[in-house]
Amino acid sequence: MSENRVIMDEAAIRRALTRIAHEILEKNKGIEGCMLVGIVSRGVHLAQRLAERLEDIEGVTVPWGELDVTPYRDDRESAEGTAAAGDQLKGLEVQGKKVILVDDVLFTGRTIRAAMDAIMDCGRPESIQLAVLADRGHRELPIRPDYVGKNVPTSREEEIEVLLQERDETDVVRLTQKRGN
Ligand SMILES: O=P(O)(O)OC[C@H]1O[C@H](OP(=O)(O)OP(=O)(O)O)[C@H](O)[C@@H]1O
Ligand SMILES: O=c1cc[nH]c(=O)[nH]1
Repeated sequence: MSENRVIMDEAAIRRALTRIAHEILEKNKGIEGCMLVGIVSRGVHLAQRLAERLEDIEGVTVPWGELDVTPYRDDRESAEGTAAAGDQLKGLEVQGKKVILVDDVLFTGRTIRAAMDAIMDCGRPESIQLAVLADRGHRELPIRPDYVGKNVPTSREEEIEVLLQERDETDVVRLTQKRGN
């Protein structure tokens, strides 16, 4: 019944990112000392979009970078070929900064746990915050997002699929049945 249900269309994604940008500004009383870090893969595009929105609103450039957390995962098979976190951030300084992690989907929380480890490897941020486009529940770790595009109640047999213009030539968040179910 829930096969391929559209959860967010292009307009909903756009509005959610605009709202999250305002929430970031409100929580941090501006953007001073903040940086965005998008998790590979689609979190990177969301971080870039958020940085652009923040810049439109505040008129200042917001530093942002990207992070592939593969070497820090607890379920990794091989991290071969993935650069150390510090190299991936290309000189972006996390020491003393408010680091805002950005990802498309929050599920078990294991990706974000790995991302926090990667950030801590690069320095001691003032804080780490988390922005996600969709939170589908089923956490296995004590991790909660600070900014959420949409909370989506799901069963374990379902999957959230996020498609973004930059990679997929369309903007949509869909709820699908896991293959094999
Ligand atoms: O909370 P978790 O259980 O860790 O799940 C969430 C992660 O899963 C997906 O990434 P995936 O590993 O599928 O890679 P992708 O972003 O390249 O699709 C998604 O983009 C999140 O990063
Ligand atoms: O449903 C899910 C779970 C993890 N990651 C996704 O992108 N979707």
